[in-house]
Amino acid sequence: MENLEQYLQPFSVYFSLNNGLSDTKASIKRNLSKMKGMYANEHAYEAMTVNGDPLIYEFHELGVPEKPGNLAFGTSIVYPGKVGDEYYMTKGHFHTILDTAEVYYCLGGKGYMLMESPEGDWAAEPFTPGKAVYVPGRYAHRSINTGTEPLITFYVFRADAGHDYGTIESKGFRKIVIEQAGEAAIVDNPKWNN
Ligand SMILES: O=P(O)(O)OC[C@H]1O[C@H](O)[C@H](O)[C@@H](O)[C@@H]1O
Ligand SMILES: [Fe+2]
Repeated sequence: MENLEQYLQPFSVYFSLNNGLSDTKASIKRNLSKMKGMYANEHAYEAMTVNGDPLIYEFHELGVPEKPGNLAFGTSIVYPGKVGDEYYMTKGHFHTILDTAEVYYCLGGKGYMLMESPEGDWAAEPFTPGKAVYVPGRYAHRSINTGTEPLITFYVFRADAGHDYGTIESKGFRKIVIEQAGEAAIVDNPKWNN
């Protein structure tokens, strides 16, 4: 699917229901080293990097041209694990065109879609297989795997929405999701500052 012209024609893509992966195009991979400063427990982060660079998540982006009438879609796979007590998660982002929404449909695993608006409204919608989560425009969003299997979601958003990572990289989300007494708990992010 290298020829962009092809995206102007009807087409179909295979995504595995077992592992979320597609053989159409290589996935984009984010290992732990790509997430410096994003986990609350920096000692745990540094200790983990000494032993290697685990794959935290990967996702398929097809390269549909970034035009307002187009839709970008693909799968995202967040692997199970924790940095300290904090579950593996995506970096998370606002859309550059802030008021553009996104839909995620959970194909496997369990976790949360953590969302927050610039005004400080936030929500954590649970992901379980079969659940579709609507991320409204204006909300930053991050997928978090609280289970023991890969968290697999299928996403669709306006192709020209863009990714704005800056705010999340510098401030984080107001909330983090950690394991507490064997359960997932949504707590205040100790590193968050306004
Ligand atoms: O961009 P991140 O926060 O690292 O998340 C990784 C990816 O997750 C989902 O699949 C989104 O729909 C993608 O647009 C996003 O790039
Ligand atoms: Fe997004």
